[in-house]
Amino acid sequence: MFISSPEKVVSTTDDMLRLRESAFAIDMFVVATTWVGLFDHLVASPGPRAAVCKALNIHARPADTMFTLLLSWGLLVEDDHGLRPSALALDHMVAGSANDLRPYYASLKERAGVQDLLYVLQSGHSRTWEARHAGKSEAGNAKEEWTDLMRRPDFARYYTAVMDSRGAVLAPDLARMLQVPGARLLDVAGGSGIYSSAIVARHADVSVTVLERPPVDDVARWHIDQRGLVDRIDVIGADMFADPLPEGFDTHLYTHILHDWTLESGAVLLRKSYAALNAGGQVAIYSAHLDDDKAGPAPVAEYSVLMMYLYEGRCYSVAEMRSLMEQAGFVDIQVSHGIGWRSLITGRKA
Ligand SMILES: C[S@@+](CC[C@H](N)C(=O)[O-])C[C@H]1O[C@@H](n2cnc3c(N)ncnc32)[C@H](O)[C@@H]1O
Repeated sequence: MFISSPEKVVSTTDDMLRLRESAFAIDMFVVATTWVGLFDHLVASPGPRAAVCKALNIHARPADTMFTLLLSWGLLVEDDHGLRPSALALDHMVAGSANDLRPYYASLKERAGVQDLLYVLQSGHSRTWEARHAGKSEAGNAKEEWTDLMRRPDFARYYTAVMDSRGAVLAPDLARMLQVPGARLLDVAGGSGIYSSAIVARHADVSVTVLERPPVDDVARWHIDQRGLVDRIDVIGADMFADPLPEGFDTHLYTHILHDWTLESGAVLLRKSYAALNAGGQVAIYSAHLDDDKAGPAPVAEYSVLMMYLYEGRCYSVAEMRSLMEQAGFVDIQVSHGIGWRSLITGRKA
């Protein structure tokens, strides 16, 4: 399943990213086949996503990632009548299957990760990062959300270094794809400034500013200093939701941001960007995006389960992003595809 090369199971940088980003996918499959009984339900009652959620008492956001995952793996089929099991799923995963593998999977249903995903699927809550870092994991019971944890300098440093490690691999590819109109770029919630660093390395005339919520702004300054780029990259400490976005920029870049939050929060950010950008400026969204039909690609579908589990969001499709950008007023939407199943979606302020 995770093999992209016939010679070696893991042979490319993309494979190395995928191994980490697919970490929750198999557990989601076990949840679907055991606790939820998805395939058995769909044999009796094929139907649209919303109806299946209602019948099975599962929450739309996590369920969406489950359906997308199983579509991308070829175990579900979706058409005008809704969802139904594929021929392979019928052969192995429903009562009366010729080659019933359900008991084999059921032996994994008590695993902690499987139970956690079941909780998320039924409640719609994310598990954030709190279980390991705050030691409190019951929703609504003094749970510390990821955004709260990020207020702690120690967690902020730890988390920003995690994202910086991924960014060091991806940022040159983003800088390659990004056209930069005008002189000033704002890297909204830019983490360590790793993407800004790659952009100034490639675009000598561009002045770049990272906006980060304290205390991560100080963490970004530290990383930028380590890279010897304090003369090229400014840092502003601000809350992108609570504060107005600064004016005077020609590009607003969002790398791995909108997928952390709901579509509604994404719409808020894009409206704020549209209002603050210079005339003729652009918004640039860089993330792992699903195909318009939300049936793949499989690596993004797998990653979406992880995003859904740890954050309020999930991976969105290009069509979902295009619609959000157009609603905010952006035109001339363009999509470029990069390494690591990432894509860059840009839109111009009319
Ligand atoms: C998933 S990380 C992405 C960081 C970086 N853009 C990247 O691609 O690696 C999300 C970032 O959003 C920042 N963030 C969270 N809430 C924020 C807010 N309200 N205002 C500004 N930044 C925020 C966090 O500090 C964190 O660095």
